[in-house]
This record gives sequence, structure tokens and C-alpha cells, in this order.
Amino acid sequence: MPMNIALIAHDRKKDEIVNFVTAYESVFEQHRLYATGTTGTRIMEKTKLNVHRFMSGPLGGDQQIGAMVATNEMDLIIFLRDPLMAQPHEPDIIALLRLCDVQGIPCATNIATAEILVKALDRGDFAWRELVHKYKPGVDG
Ligand SMILES: O=C(CO)COP(=O)(O)O
Repeated sequence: MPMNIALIAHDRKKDEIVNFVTAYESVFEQHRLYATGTTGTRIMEKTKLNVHRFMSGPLGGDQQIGAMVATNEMDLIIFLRDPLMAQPHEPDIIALLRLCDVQGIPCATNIATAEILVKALDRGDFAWRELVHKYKPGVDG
């Protein structure tokens, strides 16, 4: 069953997320992909994947993805944050991560965790999320 996956990367992590998504394109193509604006554009330029793009992060994209997390519609978040540079929208970033913890949504904030989660996704470890899709009206699947 396709999962809803959010892909987000800060500027100095964008090459990393593009390379990562390219490497696992055969996995990602089986799912519904969402991204903040610039990250989504970069991924679509370099892959054949279709990505639903929200606003750019500083303009509210993290909050739009957070809204899907709040309603339990997002199944996995890959958010390559830049831990060495202050972001103007830091409160939005913290809010998104907090909502992942509220809902218990797997969220990778670095490439090592992202790789483990995508491998888990590929071998079916996200089957428990199918129950959420099944019993939650409005979440398709
Ligand atoms: O700032 C971001 C996440 O906090 C990412 O936004 P962009 O993908 O639009 O650069």
C-alpha cells in the first residue's frame, strides 16, 4: 500500500537528499511523495518522481507538512536538517518535529537514519500504518 512520505532538506543538505532519493528511486516511486517547495523542485529535476510540493520551508512549508502529521496522514518524514546553521523559521521546524512525536511518526533527521527507515519501508515494516489508513476516513489507501 502506498505511504505518504515527506521529503525536506535545508539548503546545505539538498544535494544529499537528491542523491539519497535518486539511490532509492525504485522504492520511492511506489509511494506518494510530498516536499517543501525547493526540495521538491530539486528532486523532480533530478529524478522521474512526482512530488507534491508545498510552500518553501521559510514561507510555511514545514507547517503545511505538519498539518498532515497532525491529522495522522503522513507516514514517514525524511527531514535533513542543517544542524550548523540557524534558520529563520526554527519555530516551524521544532513544531513539525514535535508533531511527529505527538503522533508517533517515524522521522529521520540525518542520512543514516533515513537509510534505515527506507530499507524498513521497503521490506514492509510500515504495514502498521495501513491500519491508520484503513480506519481513518479521509486518508486514502
Ligand atoms: O526550509 C526548509 C525546511 O525547514 C526547506 O524548505 P525548501 O525545501 O523550500 O528549501
